[in-house]
Amino acid sequence: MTETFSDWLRQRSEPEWTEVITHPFTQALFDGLVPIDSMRSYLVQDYQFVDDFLALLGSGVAKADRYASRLAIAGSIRVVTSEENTYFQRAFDAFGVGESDRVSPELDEATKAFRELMQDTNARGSYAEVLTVLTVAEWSYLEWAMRAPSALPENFVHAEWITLHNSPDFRAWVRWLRGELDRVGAELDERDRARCLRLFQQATRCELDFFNAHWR
Ligand SMILES: Cc1ncc(CO)c(N)n1
Repeated sequence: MTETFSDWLRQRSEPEWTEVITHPFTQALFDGLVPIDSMRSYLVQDYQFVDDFLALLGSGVAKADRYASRLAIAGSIRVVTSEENTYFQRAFDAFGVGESDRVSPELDEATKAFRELMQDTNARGSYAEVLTVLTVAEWSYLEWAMRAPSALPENFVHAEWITLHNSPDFRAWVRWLRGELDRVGAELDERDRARCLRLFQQATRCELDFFNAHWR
């Protein structure tokens, strides 16, 4: 088989996958034209996404079948809890986001759906299923961010949201995630592969709904 498991999953998640990575929200972000209110609500909701995403990374550390894999995932936890977290704090300071919206904002339907998917996968998913959800989130973000022009928008809130997701380190992390999903996926039987496909499609749909919720 020349087609990898991750390619197989993605190809069966069209047209939504391409709609995510070419979403008009991302084009407006490149142009610095996402209205402040949209960017603010997007980031407030995304910070809640990141909470469960971090928990899912922890689930990956716990469920991985080898030490090298735990180390790789722990490296990503380091980024989410340092550079990415301080980005959110600086953006919230710039937008004047108060404590309650940082800690427990009212959740959009799209945020709730995504959090439920991650919580279920955390509680009941296999290592392959955890990798599937992590891969959709990270790979789709890499793919839209790689489409950015070299001239970044002036506002750091826009510019750094792009560079957080297309840096060489982030590229290497996504390459590792896909390779890991390909490795683990090669051992799965047909039924378990089908479960991963369903999850990949659901997570892709969640990504699309998440952008749509902030783009009217
Ligand atoms: C909704 C969403 N998907 C993916 C990422 C990247 O992890 C993010 N920050 N937010």
